[in-house]
Amino acid sequence: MTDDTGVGTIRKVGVIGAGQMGNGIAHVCAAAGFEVKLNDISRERIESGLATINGNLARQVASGRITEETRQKALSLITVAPTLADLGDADLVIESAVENEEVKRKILRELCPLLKPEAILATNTSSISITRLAAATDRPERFIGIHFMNPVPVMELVELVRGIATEDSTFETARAFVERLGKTIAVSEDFPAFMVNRILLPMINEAIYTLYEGVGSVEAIDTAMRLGARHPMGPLELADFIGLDTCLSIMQVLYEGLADSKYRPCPLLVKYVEAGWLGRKTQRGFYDYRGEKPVPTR
Ligand SMILES: CC(=O)CC(=O)SCCNC(=O)CCNC(=O)[C@H](O)C(C)(C)COP(=O)(O)OP(=O)(O)OC[C@H]1O[C@@H](n2cnc3c(N)ncnc32)[C@H](O)[C@@H]1OP(=O)(O)O
Ligand SMILES: NC(=O)C1=CN([C@@H]2O[C@H](COP(=O)(O)OP(=O)(O)OC[C@H]3O[C@@H](n4cnc5c(N)ncnc54)[C@H](OP(=O)(O)O)[C@@H]3O)[C@@H](O)[C@H]2O)C=CC1
Repeated sequence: MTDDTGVGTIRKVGVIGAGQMGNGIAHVCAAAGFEVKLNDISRERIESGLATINGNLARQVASGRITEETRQKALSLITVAPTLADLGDADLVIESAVENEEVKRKILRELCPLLKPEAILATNTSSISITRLAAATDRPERFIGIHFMNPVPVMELVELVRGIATEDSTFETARAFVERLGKTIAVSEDFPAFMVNRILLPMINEAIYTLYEGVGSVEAIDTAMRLGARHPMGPLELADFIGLDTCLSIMQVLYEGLADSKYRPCPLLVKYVEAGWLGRKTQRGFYDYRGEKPVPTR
């Protein structure tokens, strides 16, 4: 893809992690005409991500947002990349594996020697320091936070976060790339959880404290915020949607990074994660999704 919009150097995009965010990122990149290579720790995970992309592209066709031709073209642009070495010819790699700093650092360390020297590396982390992750790479000047929102094909916003060493040219290429995806950019400084999650996650954590202290039931809290504050989803429903493991990781980054007790993760959130009740992705969280309709678990 060559043009004068600044994104001309990017044709091939590698995506690491085929979970809910990784498959959404692959979806929007392919729909915008980029070649995409999708990686995860197992072929099954990648296949499952591809099946989700297929379903989400089909619903966009059904609602008239894209044409059948765009759907087919997008699908043909996505290939399976079972190993990190398969991402070696990518111009941009977006890491979107689990929200765990050790896992991300390990991926970045292993990936760097396999990449072209000029390739740009980005992370979709929700909260972890871009500067710290950049330090695990051989290219802090070509490292940047490109933080998509969930569900990626629907949400308009992307936060762009520079690390201390990120070069202007990296930032400008990332900006042009995100604009090519049709998203709106909000630029955030590199502080714990950036802007959206700095504001959103304490609200979700407070909703969990509200449940923990018996102020209201799961249904009452969600109804209160849906109808009382016009949020599209109640905070507990949204927590299940994001993933309770991800919510807990973000709260821990805020708590440790800002050293303020107001960010203390609610013990009930910790308990749900310890139980493996991670929300929609495991079919159980503040709601049980195994039946026809979600049923509150408290
Ligand atoms: C944790 C982080 O690091 C940052 C974050 O992302 S925080 C989370 C941010 N996200 C939110 O806050 C989401 C809040 N929820 C919402 O906005 C809405 O509930 C929602 C967009 C998810 C669903 O909207 P809804 O009106 O209840 O449902 P629905 O009518 O089924 O969907 C609306 C549209 O989105 C599409 N859609 C919904 N989920 C989708 C998905 N996963 N993939 C693709 N398309 C999807 C639907 O097809 C539908 O499209 P059309 O308008 O073209 O028909
Ligand atoms: N959920 C959300 O609403 C949002 C999340 N984010 C961020 O996006 C990232 C991904 O989150 P999300 O998609 O929700 O998480 P998911 O749990 O849905 O997906 C993460 C995927 O990464 C895989 N994975 C784990 N380790 C590796 C590895 N070493 N190499 C390759 N893949 C690996 C996981 O496999 P397995 O399951 O087998 O471990 C899983 O398939 C996180 O950094 C998160 O903070 C950003 C915006 C919103």
